[in-house]
Amino acid sequence: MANAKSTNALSIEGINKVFGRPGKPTVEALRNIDLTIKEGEFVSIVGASGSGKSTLLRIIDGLLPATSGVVKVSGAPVTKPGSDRAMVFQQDALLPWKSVRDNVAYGLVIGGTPKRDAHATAMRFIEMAGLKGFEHHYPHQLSGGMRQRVNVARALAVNPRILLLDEPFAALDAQTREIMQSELLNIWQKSKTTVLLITHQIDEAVYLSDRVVVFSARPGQVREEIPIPLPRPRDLEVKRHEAFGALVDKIWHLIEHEVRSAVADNRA
Ligand SMILES: Nc1ncnc2c1ncn2[C@@H]1O[C@H](COP(=O)(O)OP(=O)(O)OP(=O)(O)O)[C@@H](O)[C@H]1O
Repeated sequence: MANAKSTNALSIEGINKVFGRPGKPTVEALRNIDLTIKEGEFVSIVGASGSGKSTLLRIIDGLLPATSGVVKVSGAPVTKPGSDRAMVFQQDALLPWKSVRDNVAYGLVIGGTPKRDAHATAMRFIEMAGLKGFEHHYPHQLSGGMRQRVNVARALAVNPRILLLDEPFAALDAQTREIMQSELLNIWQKSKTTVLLITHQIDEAVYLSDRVVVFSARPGQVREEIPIPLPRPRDLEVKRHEAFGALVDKIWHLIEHEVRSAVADNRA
């Protein structure tokens, strides 16, 4: 029997995805994706627009079936969404009529946790996300960055095995995004959750990750996996180090050609 410690948190085995639409040509979005993520690891995927990154995340979350291949969470095949995975999107998905505390507690309450316990857990994650004092505020009273912090706290409160982040900071201004990156690292270090992040920002991927997976242009394939050996804990200062710049350059050179052709395709 496999030792629980040696089981990967996430294992993506031979995933292919072809979209078929009646009367239209099929779109091959993903080809033969093999990827494993260890318990507690932080991995990012970067790649040109349209290379299938969001499609892969939706397959992992169980929102979309793969054409072939299998996704396993802690060794168990994924067939539908489940509480072992939590997803955070670019746009926050908060309920506007509920307070910060009730938004963070929501997943627990609908999962059957008694309200008192759910609120206590929510408060722990609100504090972890640096939102203490805002628990009784409503989403419209918060900045975009704070709403995304609530979103991350809400995703973590249900204690998922894997946190899936689909460009969570893309809608934020550059300065807020940087602050959010360092806050996400703090939260991750405390929660020890396994994270898979999709981003267009190479510096974001390098700053946050243990490993960056570079996708080819469509159909998305794993072009290369780049380990990020920068020491932890990392503060934003690390972005000014030579080793950081060298990693960003290396990844950019791997995808430059594909990003340029994706831009040209979109213009055509
Ligand atoms: N439901 C669908 N039906 C048909 N084609 C789809 C569908 N969803 C995605 N696609 C196509 O699959 C390809 C991959 O899309 P996807 O959104 O996964 O790429 P992405 O790498 O996340 O792009 P971006 O970085 O721009 O968000 C694209 O060509 C897209 O048009």
